[in-house]
Amino acid sequence: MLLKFTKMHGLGNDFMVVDLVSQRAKLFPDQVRALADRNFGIGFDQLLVVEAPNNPEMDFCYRIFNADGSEVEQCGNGARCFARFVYDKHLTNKQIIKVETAGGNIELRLTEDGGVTVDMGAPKLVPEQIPFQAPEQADSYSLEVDGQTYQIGAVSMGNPHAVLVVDDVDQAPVEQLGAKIEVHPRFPNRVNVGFMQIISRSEVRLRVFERGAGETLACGTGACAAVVAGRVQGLLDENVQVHLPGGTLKIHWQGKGQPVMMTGPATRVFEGQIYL
Ligand SMILES: N[C@@H](CCC[C@H](N)C(=O)O)C(=O)O
Repeated sequence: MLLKFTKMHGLGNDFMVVDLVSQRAKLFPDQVRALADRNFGIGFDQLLVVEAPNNPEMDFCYRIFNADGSEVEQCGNGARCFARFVYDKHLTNKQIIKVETAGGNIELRLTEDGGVTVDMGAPKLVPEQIPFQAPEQADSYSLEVDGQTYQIGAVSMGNPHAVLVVDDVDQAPVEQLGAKIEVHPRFPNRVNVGFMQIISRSEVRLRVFERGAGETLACGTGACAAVVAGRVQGLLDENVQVHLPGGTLKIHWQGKGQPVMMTGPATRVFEGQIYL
């Protein structure tokens, strides 16, 4: 069958976006891996699928697949592209779009400058809800990797994140240590790993080794999780600019129990179609 798609990105975190409201298809993990291949496929970090909602109070169901074929709960940069996609394709004319995901319901707002603000919901910090194995909840945890101890923050933004504070992100061992923490046995569902350098209470630099995709140019949920981890540890204020290799996100979080707001761009690259 011939599948229509749109290639998009949020600060270089790139996506294949497929409308399965107007088209019919079922994508299996080996097909997702093949499509994600940057040499033999289309190439992307995540596949985003638009479906009709299960809950009639919501506008759409948003499904996310990593480049390794795994289906995951949440994707922040993808959520902004999702909003741009459904609006530009006239699947909705709403400027505030309610979306269900495997990681919880989120709200997407198109802004006048062409960007999108996403209400990502409240972060989860209770270890079982991340999920992360720890005897009790703490602001930071010691994690052993190859005989070395690292301090991490552990946060769920719908999907799991570990956040390390480092002196210099350019020197951080993102690939090597990120790959080891991703599959650490204390994170039973694997984990996304952020390396955060604090510039001031309102500005950080961040690199993220994503579960199922490796290091990406930006990670929206990673930016939210980093700000939450930094605030819980008393290091950051409620408005923070997060500088990622692909650009900057604005994150706002008032504190525990409150939703995290993420603002940034969503960019369409090209339209395509491919035989499956
Ligand atoms: N790039 C994303 C996160 C995508 C999912 C993640 N790799 C996971 O496995 O949870 C973002 O912008 O949040």
